Amino acid sequence: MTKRIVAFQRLKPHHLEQLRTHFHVDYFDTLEGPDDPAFREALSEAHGLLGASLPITSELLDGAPHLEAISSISVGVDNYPVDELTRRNILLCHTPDVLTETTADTGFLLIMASARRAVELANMVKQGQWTSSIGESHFGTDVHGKTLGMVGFGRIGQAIARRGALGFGMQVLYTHASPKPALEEELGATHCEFDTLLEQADFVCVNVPLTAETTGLIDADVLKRMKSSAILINIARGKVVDEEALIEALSNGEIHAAGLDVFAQEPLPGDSPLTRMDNVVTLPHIGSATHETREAMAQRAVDNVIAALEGQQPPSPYNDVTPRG
Ligand SMILES: NC(=O)C1=CN([C@@H]2O[C@H](COP(=O)(O)OP(=O)(O)OC[C@H]3O[C@@H](n4cnc5c(N)ncnc54)[C@H](O)[C@@H]3O)[C@@H](O)[C@H]2O)C=CC1
Ligand SMILES: O=C(O)C(=O)CO
Repeated sequence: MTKRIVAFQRLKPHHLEQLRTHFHVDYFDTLEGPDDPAFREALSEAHGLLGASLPITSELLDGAPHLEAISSISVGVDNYPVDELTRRNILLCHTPDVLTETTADTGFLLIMASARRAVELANMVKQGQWTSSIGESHFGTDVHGKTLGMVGFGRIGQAIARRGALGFGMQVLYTHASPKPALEEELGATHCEFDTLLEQADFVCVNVPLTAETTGLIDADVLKRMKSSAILINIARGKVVDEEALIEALSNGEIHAAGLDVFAQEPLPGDSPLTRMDNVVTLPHIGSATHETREAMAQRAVDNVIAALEGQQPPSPYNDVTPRG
């Protein structure tokens, strides 16, 4: 029997061609949402589902009784009910590693852009407002030699820290995980309590997955404990930060600035105060969005679903479910 997969978004013709040598493929290039009737119809017969960031509900899974594997074109799996997938014996795969360096580049871009006010000042030039010499009111703050506090010191956090420590002579602090002696040796990084990190960091850089534990982790109290000169960077997920509290802290000078790639609601609504604040750099969730990395992510997702549905161990499984084959 030829297995069937439903694929949506982010795939190129060569990926579809590869998938079609293994499976019957229903591809939805511009899927608006999970309620599309043709998508639901295809899902009712599918063994595999491949795509990026679709909210997966119990109701959707009930309509997919043959589903064996979901292959997400993302490393973050916060939009999947992981425990429920495991209970239903559905293997979830994701795309770690291949996007680490690109996402770390974006994290560092936010550090640089927010410290040096790059977007605000570039806009000033473009709008013809560079009319007098650049004075103190336009100055930014140094990045090199400063203290970088990592909230989340996994793959991406470490890659950002490596850029900071080795490229910019920054002192790296990290919390939560058990101490990592090899990285302390390589980067001169220091393991510390969360409070110490908040008190000392010039840049607080958020790189944790969104979970029940990390939702709202950066709240009003945490923002108050940061230096008033500190800059918050969020390259993880919007809901890790209490956005209302952040807007408040940025407005009343509790913290200096923020560089954000991710938001509680995406796309960020045009009427969000964050769109109007000069001390905030807003990017449209482009952490991994380069040609090379999106290609590598799609390829990893294709390799994952092929292995999973053919009874082999996929390159990047997320939950502990044996491929059925
Ligand atoms: N902006 C973007 O485009 C992208 C965002 N991401 C986000 O970045 C997240 C991290 O990705 P990776 O570094 O590959 O994951 P990872 O699993 O390697 O690292 C996450 C780290 O956070 C730590 N952690 C978990 N809870 C914590 C807490 N309460 N306090 C401090 N540390 C905690 C974990 O122990 C782990 O070391 C993804 O889950 C995803 O949400 C990932 C890729 C692109
Ligand atoms: O992979 C992820 O988790 C992203 O946010 C986008 O690449």
